[in-house]
Amino acid sequence: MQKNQRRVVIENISPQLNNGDFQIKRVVNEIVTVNADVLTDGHDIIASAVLYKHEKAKEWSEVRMQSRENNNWQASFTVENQGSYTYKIIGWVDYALNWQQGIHRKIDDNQIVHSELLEGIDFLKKCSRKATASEKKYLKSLEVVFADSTKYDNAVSEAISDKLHTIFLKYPEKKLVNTSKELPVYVDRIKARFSTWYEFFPRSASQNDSVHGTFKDCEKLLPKVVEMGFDTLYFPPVHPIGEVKRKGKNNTTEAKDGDVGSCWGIGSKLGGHKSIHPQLGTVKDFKTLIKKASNLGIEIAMDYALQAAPDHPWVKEYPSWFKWRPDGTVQYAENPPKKYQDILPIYWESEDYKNLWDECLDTLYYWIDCGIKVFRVDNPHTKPFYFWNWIISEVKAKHPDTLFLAEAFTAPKIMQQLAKQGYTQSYTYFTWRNNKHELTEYVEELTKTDQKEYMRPNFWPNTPDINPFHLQGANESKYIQRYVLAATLSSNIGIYGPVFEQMIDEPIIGKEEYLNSEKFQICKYDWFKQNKLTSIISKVNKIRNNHKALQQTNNIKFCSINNDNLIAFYKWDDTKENELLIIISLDEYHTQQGMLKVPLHELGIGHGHHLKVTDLITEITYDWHDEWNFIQLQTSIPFHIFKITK
Ligand SMILES: O=P(O)(O)O[C@H]1O[C@H](CO)[C@@H](O[C@H]2O[C@H](CO)[C@@H](O)[C@H](O)[C@H]2O)[C@H](O)[C@H]1O
Repeated sequence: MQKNQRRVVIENISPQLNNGDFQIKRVVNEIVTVNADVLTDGHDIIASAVLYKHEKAKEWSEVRMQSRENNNWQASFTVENQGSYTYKIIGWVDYALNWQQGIHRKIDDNQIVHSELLEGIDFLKKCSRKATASEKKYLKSLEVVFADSTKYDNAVSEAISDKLHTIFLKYPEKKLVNTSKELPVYVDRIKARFSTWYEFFPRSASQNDSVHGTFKDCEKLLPKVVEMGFDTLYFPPVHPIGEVKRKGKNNTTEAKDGDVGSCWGIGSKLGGHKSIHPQLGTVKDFKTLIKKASNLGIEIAMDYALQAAPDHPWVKEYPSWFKWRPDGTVQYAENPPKKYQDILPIYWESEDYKNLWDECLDTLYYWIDCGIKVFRVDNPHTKPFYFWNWIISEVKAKHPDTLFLAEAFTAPKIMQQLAKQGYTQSYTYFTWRNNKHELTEYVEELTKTDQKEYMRPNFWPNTPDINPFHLQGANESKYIQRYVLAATLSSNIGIYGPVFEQMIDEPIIGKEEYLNSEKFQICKYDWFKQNKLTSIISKVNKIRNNHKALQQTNNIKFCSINNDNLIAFYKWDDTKENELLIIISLDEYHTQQGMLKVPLHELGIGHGHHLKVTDLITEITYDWHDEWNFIQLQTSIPFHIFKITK
């Protein structure tokens, strides 16, 4: 250790990830609240500040930290622009404040402080150099007073005045400053935090029987998606589908004539990742669809699946991107226990990895140039973390609006690692969390641990891969519950739309998979059929769009309710102008009742305060005078989203 005169220690800084190796995440205009232990030897007064800077700013901005209990300090700053920020903490001994405190104590003890006043002149002079004209005038006058023993009484009262204290605080002399490590923050656009996804397969978009859907058919479905309040329309891959080893209906390994194959089996003689499946239309049609969707406030999210059908052009052009076995074949891809016999995995250890990575990046740029800003990334956990870190940062540097959703249903730490490496949003285990204990524990984990700094959950009640057991054979009430749970617990949500809203749930017996899955065939839907579920989904989405409390995930507090079939939580927005109480029944067969404890402390009110709560679906208002209030939910509308009026 070198000889070093620093006095102030700065440690236990939060938020930070892996000692600053990864960026914490925010969206535009969110706050970063920084905490740290800042301390020194002896009894000197110390001060500290957070310095922060956007990547394009030349100067650091500074916000002073406030001392809290036990040597802990805190300050907050707002991140106003998209992109990368850096922050660090500085700490120093504040000798001017020390002087003022010292003289104050002596004066209180009736000691004579002539000498101390003379010492103070030095601090006045230092402050003068930075002060405004009027402050300078004041400080100069104090110099005279402090030096003149005939003005002793006046000098004493000025020395301990609040006015001087404020000036000392404003112009600290930062001597022997200690500086912490720099820590990174990434700031996304708002959509990273609040998005409502609808998934369908464009090839099923035709309203005619057994006809392959096209992008033009998709255009006709846009009004439905808008009217239901969705803002992101996610399409499974839209590229040519391999003919070699193509899968047949119900995941059979041999396609029959006319079988359309799995759209994740990307690539054929008709093109690869930068081509469009000709039966869907052309790139021009796709661009038109993207534009029309955008005009209606919908962003099209594309699937990014790095794998290749055996007849993908990459296989011939870049054989070294695949791992060839001695028998001249490549082992098909897997996500154990699932087998993907129709696709070849990329060989990430290829010696030609630089070209491979560049092509992957170029593919993203290609679609971004076509107007795509959101990617759902297939199985990212089967590709190297460092690849993701590289490609996401490359894209974001040029196109900061781009968002990436990680489709990794795997071990928690792997999912967390992908989020740390740069994924904007992550699919979650919500799909399987069903009872009150599981839901509460999971949401607490996501929102109250350091995961809240980097992992933005996206809650999906179903996906084409997951037909959860609890939805198989379930009634309408259960579907409503699952949608409302997702839509109120998480600000990012999605559904595999037509299947969910029409409650199509026939499983492969004993498995959480759909029978006759659309992954392997075209399905026919009555796209414009309305039912109670579509009506509730639309209403709930409207509530989400109109209530800021539902546009972020981490602002949640579970409330006591004395019935395990009822889950209740309080949500608020940053200004606390929008406060909601949500109660959802977890029983789809019986009416449930319970007593709900109002979170008085969080609401900032005392016992006996009169509250009005208005159900945003039924528009019925209830007057609550007590801390505990009676709740009853029927299966017909198994939830309340109450807006609170205090
Ligand atoms: O592996 P996951 O369960 O996360 O699922 C995702 O990736 C799969 C591979 O891309 C994909 O699986 C589908 O496509 C495969 C390739 O064509 C095919 O072999 C599988 O049978 C089919 O389910 C899955 O849909 C995707 O969400």
